[in-house]
Amino acid sequence: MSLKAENLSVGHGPCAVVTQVTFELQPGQALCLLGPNGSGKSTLLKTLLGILPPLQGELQVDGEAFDNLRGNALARQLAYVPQHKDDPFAFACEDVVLMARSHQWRGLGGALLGPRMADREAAHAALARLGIAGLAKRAFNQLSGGQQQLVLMARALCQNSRYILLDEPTASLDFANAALVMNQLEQLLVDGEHAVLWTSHDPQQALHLQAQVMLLHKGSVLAQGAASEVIQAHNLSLLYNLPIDVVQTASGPWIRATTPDRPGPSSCT
Ligand SMILES: Nc1ncnc2c1ncn2[C@@H]1O[C@H](COP(=O)(O)OP(=O)(O)OP(=O)(O)O)[C@@H](O)[C@H]1O
Repeated sequence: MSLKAENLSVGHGPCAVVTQVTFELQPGQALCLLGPNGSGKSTLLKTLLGILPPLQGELQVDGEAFDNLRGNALARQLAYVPQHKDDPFAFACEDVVLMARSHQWRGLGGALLGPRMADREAAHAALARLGIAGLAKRAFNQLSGGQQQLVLMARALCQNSRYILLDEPTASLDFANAALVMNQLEQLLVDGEHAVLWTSHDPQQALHLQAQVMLLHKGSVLAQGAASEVIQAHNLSLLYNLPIDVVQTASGPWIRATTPDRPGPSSCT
């Protein structure tokens, strides 16, 4: 079982944004996509979700070619936490989360069945896991960006797909909620039944989850491998075009940008 990409090129229209992407992600594993703004992280993620067509290469989910998996079959395998969800309708958060399970509501002959009690319980359990049970009845489109991000995370948990793909899942979250989301991802990995692939601007997250890392830089993969090996001063400095140190501390590596010495304030005498 794996989510597998081989020699994948991704982009918009005919224009390739990233080329030659190859990886294999198995349940229990995590892969973090890092790269500067505009390096193609979201474009790659959307291609892995079937939202954008690949320009070249092969994509497989559990040995099945991606082209054979559409709609419900894909939803059974892949859950998606987008950065934003523009919703013109005032759906209650519990319904936004519940809809994650709609791929399971087909009966004999493809007839659409409604949600069962177990689905409603799963939706409420997912909201509770994210500490937002109190938002269940609130209109999703009236929440703050961070609250919406937590609801979308709950939706992915409720979907219970094997592969969970997240686009900057902590971008709008406060410190405590960012830690909560990272902790949920860690728990998904521990059960060995889920794999997590996420984009981030925080290399420390990849170290924390002991993830695999892919560094996207100028249209290709700059480096790839275990976070402990790839997240090094040389690679990060190249990636972000900035002098960066990775300092070993008692509690693990600490990443910091080293700014050149600045002249002190001039005296006004
Ligand atoms: N719908 C689109 N049509 C054409 N080009 C696009 C589209 N969306 C993104 N791009 C371009 O594709 C490139 C990669 O964008 P992408 O959003 O994948 O980067 P990213 O690494 O996720 O950036 P960020 O860290 O800022 O979210 C950028 O040059 C961007 O301008």
